[in-house]
Amino acid sequence: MDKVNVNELLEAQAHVWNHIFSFINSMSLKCAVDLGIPDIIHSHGKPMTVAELVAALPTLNPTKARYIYRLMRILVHSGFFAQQKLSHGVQEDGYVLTNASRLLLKDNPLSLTPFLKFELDPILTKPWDFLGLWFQNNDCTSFYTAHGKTYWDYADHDPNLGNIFNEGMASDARLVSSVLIDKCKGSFEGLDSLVDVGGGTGTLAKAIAHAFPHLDCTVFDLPHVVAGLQDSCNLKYVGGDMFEDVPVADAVLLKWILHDWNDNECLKILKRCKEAILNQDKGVMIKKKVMIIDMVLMDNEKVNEENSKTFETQLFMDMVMMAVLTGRQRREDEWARLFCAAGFSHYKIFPLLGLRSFIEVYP
Ligand SMILES: C[S@@+](CC[C@H](N)C(=O)[O-])C[C@H]1O[C@@H](n2cnc3c(N)ncnc32)[C@H](O)[C@@H]1O
Ligand SMILES: COc1ccc(-c2oc3cc(O)cc(O)c3c(=O)c2O)cc1
Repeated sequence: MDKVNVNELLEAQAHVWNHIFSFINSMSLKCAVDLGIPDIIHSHGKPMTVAELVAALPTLNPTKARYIYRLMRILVHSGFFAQQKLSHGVQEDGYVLTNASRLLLKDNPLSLTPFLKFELDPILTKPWDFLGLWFQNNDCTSFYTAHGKTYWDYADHDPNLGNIFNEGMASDARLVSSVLIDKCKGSFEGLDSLVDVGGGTGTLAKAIAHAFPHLDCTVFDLPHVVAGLQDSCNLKYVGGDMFEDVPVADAVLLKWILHDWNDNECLKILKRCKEAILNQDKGVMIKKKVMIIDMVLMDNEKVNEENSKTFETQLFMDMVMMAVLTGRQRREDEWARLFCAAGFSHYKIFPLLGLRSFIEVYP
């Protein structure tokens, strides 16, 4: 074998090895979060030596103290911690947080820890073991093959899973709400009522209701999700099934809903939403609409070195939607086909924030 071929072979081997082992990145991160490492380093307030970290880990078995630096080494490599000199003239390094691990702190309102705990819980990792089998059977999702019930039925009967999921969603809603209210203020003008379909525990609707006190906001979700949640001035909770009926309003909001469902299911939801806005008898003064916050999948040919990481995240999420739910991520042409099939006349897409787009769809 000539030299070029050997190099190519080694590169290909490294590529395969790294993919075989890439779950170790996720699981090492989960381990650090389970041990509370990001919060401990944060509370320390200055670079923390490995000895200080070991001493501060409340549940660490002493026989495992000598392994902590190895866990930290891979997490430094993957960008979750960095090492800094303790002080001028001192040789030893201490661990500090990075922007990524700051997003895992318990008290960060935008914390991704609930989402991490949810996705890496054995209930959510088991379906990946069954993906090959799912391709060979007739089940709706690999989650079903693994657990014998759909994700929504499972969450209905496992309040703990439902709670971590809702916490993860609420954290994303906190991030989105300020940007949405600031950048898309005009979209809410002229509306008297709005229903957030699949609005979870109401984080986004609460922020909208607060920013637009004249707007009557309804959070509509499955009965067990909204059970016991308290209405306030211009915000109320309604339990129900969006495939059956959606409360009437001038506008319907769908945030991270349609990517959970296949095209037929989305058509049913969109038709119920169209009925809800058309049944609101308001004359022609206001622009009735469905407002969607979801992902618009990049076209393959637009992927370049700069955006390839974002494209990879989109593909990961598309795979989650396939394995856990019946949904998918959609390119613009796929969204357009769906809106047209549901009887809408036109739409506008506004890039909102990172992976999220804001889409207005008009009857
Ligand atoms: C991915 S979450 C999105 C939550 C929220 N919109 C957000 O972005 O934070 C999907 C939501 O749809 C709700 N849902 C699922 N099936 C539903 C149904 N048939 N009718 C109403 N809501 C439903 C779930 O309970 C969940 O709160
Ligand atoms: C920020 O982008 C996202 C928002 C929501 C979701 C998401 O993820 C999951 C993951 C699951 O394992 C099960 C689920 O039901 C969902 C969702 O419903 C959902 O919207 C992903 C990325």
